[in-house]
Amino acid sequence: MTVRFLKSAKPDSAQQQSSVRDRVLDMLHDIEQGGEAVALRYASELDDWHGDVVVSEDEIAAAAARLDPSVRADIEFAHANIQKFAKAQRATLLDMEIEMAPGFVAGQRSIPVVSAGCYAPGGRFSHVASALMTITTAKAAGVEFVAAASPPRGPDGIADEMVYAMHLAGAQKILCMGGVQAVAAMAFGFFDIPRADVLAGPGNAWVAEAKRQLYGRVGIDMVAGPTDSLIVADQSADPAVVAWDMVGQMEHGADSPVWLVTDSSALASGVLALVPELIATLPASNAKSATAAWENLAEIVVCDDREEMATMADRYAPEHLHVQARDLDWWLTRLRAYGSLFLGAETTVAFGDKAAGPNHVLPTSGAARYTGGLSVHKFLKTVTWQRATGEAARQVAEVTARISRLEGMEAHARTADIRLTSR
Ligand SMILES: NC(=O)c1ccc[n+]([C@@H]2O[C@H](COP(=O)([O-])OP(=O)(O)OC[C@H]3O[C@@H](n4cnc5c(N)ncnc54)[C@H](O)[C@@H]3O)[C@@H](O)[C@H]2O)c1
Ligand SMILES: [Zn+2]
Repeated sequence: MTVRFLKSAKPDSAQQQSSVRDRVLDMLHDIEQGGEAVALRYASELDDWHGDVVVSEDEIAAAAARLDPSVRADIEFAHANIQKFAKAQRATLLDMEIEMAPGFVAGQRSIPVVSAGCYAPGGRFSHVASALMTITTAKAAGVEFVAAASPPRGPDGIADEMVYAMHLAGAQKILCMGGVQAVAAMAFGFFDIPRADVLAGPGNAWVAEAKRQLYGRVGIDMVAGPTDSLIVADQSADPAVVAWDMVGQMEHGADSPVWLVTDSSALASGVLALVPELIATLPASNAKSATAAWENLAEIVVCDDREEMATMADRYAPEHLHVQARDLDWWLTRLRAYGSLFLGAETTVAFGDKAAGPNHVLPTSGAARYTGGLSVHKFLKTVTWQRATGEAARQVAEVTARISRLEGMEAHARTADIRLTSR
């Protein structure tokens, strides 16, 4: 390949996180030993929160009443789309059973976990869409009990729109608590919520690390790093649209890489010139993160042809992959590594982030090589069963006894033997 980097990420710009690992280890240990009181202590120290942790029914109703009806309608629109997609996904999972031999039936079922804990980040932004993505999907999977948590946004606690979204999506308990303490509270079953079987939802480095460390004791959706995006664009793409789409996703944070892969030098240089101009029009704090992401992490790669572009895209395995090029069907068939794919210039990653329907909790940092994003599957267990009778059972018993003895497992062999002799 003869790819050319018109712009490259600065080396070693990835952050070192070993201090986060140690800090989270200590915090989880403290919280597990000390229980709710220690979780509350961290909430007060880290988030200056001294009020009630469980959001009451009255507060939920009051939050909804305070919201502008148009805000409620938008949240309902997004929720309906996410639910529609998740329910369709659930419907593709059919239980199966197969006759292995006459009299021997085996099968497979999908069983939802009993309880889930859904985290919605709320530090820098109030991620209403994240609450909808996780809770709605857990509910569509059939999870009986869903708890939700998000940090206080100030002295009034969780933002009204977040409380509304969590309640609408089906959370049975809402915790005004953030970070490691919230993840731990759901995993350990504090504040009268059942222990979570699965923890889901994005969050900052402490949240992600807490989930990673709890994995095994509980299931998790995935270990999520900072969000990333890649745009594949050919000469048919509009440089201004591509530049805005890059800026849009760099707004997430200084650690959010955005990449452009193109076979058009004109498009590449157009975008290179435009991005700083567009960033300059943003509110100051959004501009600050986007500038840092642009200067340290963004890359622009120029390739010879579309096959080379597709190979590069697969290599990055981005969380979000947006194609603004001709022949979208070719791209849909060809591309192999992404969390979610956005086809054509009329769609954009932000649609998926907020309101379109497919889930926005997606694999980051190249994890799209081996996994997709959050789906009903993460809240379901694929389990199997078998029922042997008659001649089929005898046949399996004979082979089982022989393989067991081959392995030196005499007691296993006897369990097969008694089924041969008792009839
Ligand atoms: N991949 C996705 O789908 C997706 C979507 C939305 C957001 N996100 C990510 O979510 C994250 C949001 O982060 P955020 O910080 O704004 O909100 P957050 O809710 O994830 O974290 C806030 C919490 O961090 C804890 N915290 C802060 N400083 C700490 C410290 N020094 N030690 C221990 N705990 C500490 C506090 O308890 C606080 O409640 C971003 O990284 C963003 O990229 C990802
Ligand atoms: Zn985004």
